[in-house]
Amino acid sequence: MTLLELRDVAVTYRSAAGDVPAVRGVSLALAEGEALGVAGESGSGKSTLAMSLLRLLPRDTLVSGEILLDGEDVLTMSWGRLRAVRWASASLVFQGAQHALNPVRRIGDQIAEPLRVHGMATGAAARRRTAELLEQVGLPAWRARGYPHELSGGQRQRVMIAMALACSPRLIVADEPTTALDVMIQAQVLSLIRSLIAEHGIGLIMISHDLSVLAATCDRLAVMYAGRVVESGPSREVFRDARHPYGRALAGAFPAVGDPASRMAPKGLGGDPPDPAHLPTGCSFHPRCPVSLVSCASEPVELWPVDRTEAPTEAGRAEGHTAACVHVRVDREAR
Ligand SMILES: Nc1ncnc2c1ncn2[C@@H]1O[C@H](COP(=O)(O)OP(=O)(O)OP(=O)(O)O)[C@@H](O)[C@H]1O
Repeated sequence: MTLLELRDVAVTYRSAAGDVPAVRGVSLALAEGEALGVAGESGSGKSTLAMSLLRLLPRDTLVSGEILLDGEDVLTMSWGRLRAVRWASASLVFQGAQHALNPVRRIGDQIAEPLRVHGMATGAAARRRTAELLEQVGLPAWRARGYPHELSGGQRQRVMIAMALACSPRLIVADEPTTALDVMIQAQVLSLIRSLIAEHGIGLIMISHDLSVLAATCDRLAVMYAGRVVESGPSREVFRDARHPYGRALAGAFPAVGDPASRMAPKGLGGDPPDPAHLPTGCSFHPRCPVSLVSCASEPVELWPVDRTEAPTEAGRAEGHTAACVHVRVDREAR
């Protein structure tokens, strides 16, 4: 069953220097218990998209489209309803989140806070649930009595995951949850996230600039460039057989763990991502694209199914592999 559906979502920041269209026309779907990875360079709009899911953007930001969580539009719900949805239906784990812990409050009290706020448990019941959550994230229950400074970075990030799980949400949005951790701890935390979502049937949206981390953790991937999804599909296909030149470059920038063959893939790109306030015409990627055609500077961009037999309708929400590249379209037409 579909847990989350984004329909044509666009986000524009208002700033003194002018409007910044950070997310443009994003349509995605996530099933219950599914993990979707969102990849892209810095500035591609990943965090903006993550924040829009829980309406955590600055108040004057323009957001359009629909963000349906269990069929209910997050963008139009009342603030009261939104407060109930945050933590209880959907929760967020963000980069460096461990620094968000209060240094002078006991760990157990902080994990129990969302339970208390949402009226789910207090007193002994909250203490029991806190102990259970700590054990689920691989920490002993006695840690509840300790303080954040007694924990390592990886352990603090585990506490944040315990908090995110506290109210048994149906969706977790994790924005670079392991970027601040060293490689070994990163692998442990990723496998913890993966096993917890599988065990509890939670939907996961995980944001990272590292496609290989996402490919190892998520069922499906969406690659963002200049605010748009330019490629999406099953993780293995997107990582090993990307059809958008940007997706290929991103896959090549990170060798797959334990796969020496992937080192043969194209290396990272030259140039910088465009300034969202001054986007190139046509395909935003064309000035950096090694295989661009003259028409790429003017043709409208559309996500095309890579499988030539699949109809192009609702391509952005299709289960299959799609890419917004003229070469995919030309390839389809040549059959
Ligand atoms: N509050 C804001 N006001 C104006 N522009 C903003 C604001 N926040 C982000 N932006 C701009 O929106 C664009 C997308 O930013 P966003 O943080 O979503 O990208 P990202 O892909 O998550 O990057 P990173 O990986 O560096 O976090 C960038 O050009 C950024 O400068």
